[in-house]
Amino acid sequence: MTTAALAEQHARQSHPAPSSLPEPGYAARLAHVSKSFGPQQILDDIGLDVAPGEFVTLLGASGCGKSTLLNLVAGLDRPSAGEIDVPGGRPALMFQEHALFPWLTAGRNIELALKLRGLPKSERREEAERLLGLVRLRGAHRKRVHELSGGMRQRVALARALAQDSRLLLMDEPFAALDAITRDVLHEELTRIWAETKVSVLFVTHNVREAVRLAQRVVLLSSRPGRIAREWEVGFPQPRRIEDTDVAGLSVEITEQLRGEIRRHGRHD
Ligand SMILES: Nc1ncnc2c1ncn2[C@@H]1O[C@H](COP(=O)(O)OP(=O)(O)OP(=O)(O)O)[C@@H](O)[C@H]1O
Repeated sequence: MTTAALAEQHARQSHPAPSSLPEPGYAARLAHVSKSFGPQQILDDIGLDVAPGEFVTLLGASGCGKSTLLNLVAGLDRPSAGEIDVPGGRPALMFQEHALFPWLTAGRNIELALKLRGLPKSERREEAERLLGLVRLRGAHRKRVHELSGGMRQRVALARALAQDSRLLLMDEPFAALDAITRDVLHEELTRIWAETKVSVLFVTHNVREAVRLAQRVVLLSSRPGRIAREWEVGFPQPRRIEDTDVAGLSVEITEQLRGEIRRHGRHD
């Protein structure tokens, strides 16, 4: 299935049943989650809460199971053991590939997500314009995907994810394919949008500086199997810059730990 089709299927399934139960104190909870593919154990005994409105980055070496973990939280796959609870219903998803439908305009891509959410037709255009404004693309409603730069496509993809109105946003290396300057700008935008919308974010990356630049909490996964190796609370005020001294200092510390994990994993092979 293409990423676009996967995103659509996911959006179709993403509407929580209304509930009168009291809100739990987390946007996502993973308890003793393990995942194997055949004989290969990828994730082992993961315990993680994402608090409502929290921004968590999940960091780890290539192949350690970050995307696997995100897919489990998204409900695209099931854990081999353990429990995952996402009380606000299916989360919104954003990938490295924009997953926009190329035959639709930017605005129509967003309106489709609004339609799948159940928003009446009469309200979709205005809401799509509002979301385009939120990602600073006001006026791009009629643009086709091929007319947009990589950074603009990711802005539209972000607007489309926000159109689902989910309480949890899952992001899998959404800026990895962008040049450093565009990425920097999108970091700023994402930080602003997160503060404005109060959405909870679980953001996967293998870029340590990006993890520290964005997050309130950085969670480091070990490799083979992926376990939570360590966590850091990042207390520096936002907006941060990737070149800030405190961001750089903590990044050095985390990189050291990540290198240790990679060395340890190498010895086990
Ligand atoms: N559906 C699948 N079937 C079999 N193996 C899989 C499947 N999905 C992932 N894997 C394996 O699980 C391991 C973890 O993959 P995953 O994509 O989660 O890692 P990652 O940390 O996101 O890597 P990267 O940073 O390179 O994207 C890899 O060895 C991968 O080959």
